[in-house]
Amino acid sequence: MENLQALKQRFGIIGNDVQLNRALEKAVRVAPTDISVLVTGESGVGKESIPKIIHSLSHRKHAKYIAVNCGAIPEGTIDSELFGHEKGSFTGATQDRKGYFEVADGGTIFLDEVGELPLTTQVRLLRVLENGEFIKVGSSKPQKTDVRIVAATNVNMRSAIEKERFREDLYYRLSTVEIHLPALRDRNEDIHLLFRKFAADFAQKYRMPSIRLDENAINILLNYNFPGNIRQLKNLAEQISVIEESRMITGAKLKQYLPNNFGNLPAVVGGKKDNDFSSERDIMYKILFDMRNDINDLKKLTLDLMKSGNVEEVQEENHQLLEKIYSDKELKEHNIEVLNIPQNSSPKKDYDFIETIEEDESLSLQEKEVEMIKKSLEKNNNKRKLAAKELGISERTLYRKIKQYDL
Ligand SMILES: Nc1ncnc2c1ncn2[C@@H]1O[C@H](COP(=O)(O)OP(=O)(O)OP(=O)(O)O)[C@@H](O)[C@H]1O
Repeated sequence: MENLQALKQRFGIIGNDVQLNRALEKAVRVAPTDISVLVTGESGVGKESIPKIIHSLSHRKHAKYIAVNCGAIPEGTIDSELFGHEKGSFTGATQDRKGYFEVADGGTIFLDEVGELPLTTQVRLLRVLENGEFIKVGSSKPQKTDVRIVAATNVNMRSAIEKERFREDLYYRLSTVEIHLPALRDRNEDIHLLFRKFAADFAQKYRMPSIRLDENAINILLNYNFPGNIRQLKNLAEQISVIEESRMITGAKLKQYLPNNFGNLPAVVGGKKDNDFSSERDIMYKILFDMRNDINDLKKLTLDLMKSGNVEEVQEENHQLLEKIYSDKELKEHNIEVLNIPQNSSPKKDYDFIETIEEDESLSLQEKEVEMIKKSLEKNNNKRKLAAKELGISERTLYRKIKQYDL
């Protein structure tokens, strides 16, 4: 078995928690087999690293590894994405297309958020698991494929089965081996370690000294329950690294970044005397921060326009950005109609989600959007449904954005 420490280093996994180690050991043990694995754990606990480990340590490592975010694919196109389609099988199917199960033949498919799969797709998936067969949309000819499936979920599959949203037979097929990743609040001794690692990474990324927590702040951090788990902790480290001028973070300062205290941008949250020099400096930071965000937003729009040359398409795809950057009046003055296209009505964006998954986590160009989403999630106790409603977007779009921005 590969040394655990070396494995963690190779896959950028931080932590010494017993449950984490057990999960990693399990992944290493099942990797050489073709057994289906179900990775469970709350959102943001690091489930994505498990299928990568399994694939890399298996005989399939030289074949394709495809990560599919089942929750982000419009229902109308999911079968075609996974299993392919034949020319003419539906409007817009202008040519034959291979699905991921064909492309990944010999390799591994990671089905993230498998609980989100529509029931009809679950039937097709069951068939692949049972006899390695699938049928392209619009075809009647079964095809063979040899794909190992690793799935992940952060929903309670038992209750999904009870509510008849998930097939029990498929659940048993998928979960031959279950690997559970603990919530961050249950890995108390890893919290500060992770924070220090993220702080060091962001210091390097933003070319500034690393932030440090004083004793009081460490205590607050350890006693916080992190509903968003490691993803939330990472965000916290990034926000503080970028916004705070002082590199020594006190408990009071840290509290301003934790959801219950979430109001405006943390650096200018009320409750402090606004007439001292440091608060003026804070405000200057916020203004600079906002300006940088605006510039990044504009850069994105300009780049999109240069790349596509299709104004209408860019408007459609960036409607939220346009609404954010320009006031209603400005949009009207320039006769710009902001179209809010629902996700599942746009067949031409079939591949967006997969690009999102495989994209490097580069510095987001849409930090303002990220900020709005984060605030809304925090305000709504991480309930995506409520946050989506508040933001005026579909749950699927919100889900896609959470993944895209790694929130
Ligand atoms: N042990 C760890 N060490 C360092 N970074 C980690 C660790 N676990 C998770 N992360 C980071 O936390 C973020 C969230 O991880 P990941 O996307 O794997 O979570 P998830 O469990 O798949 O969440 P979801 O269910 O919402 O998809 C990523 O940026 C990942 O790199």
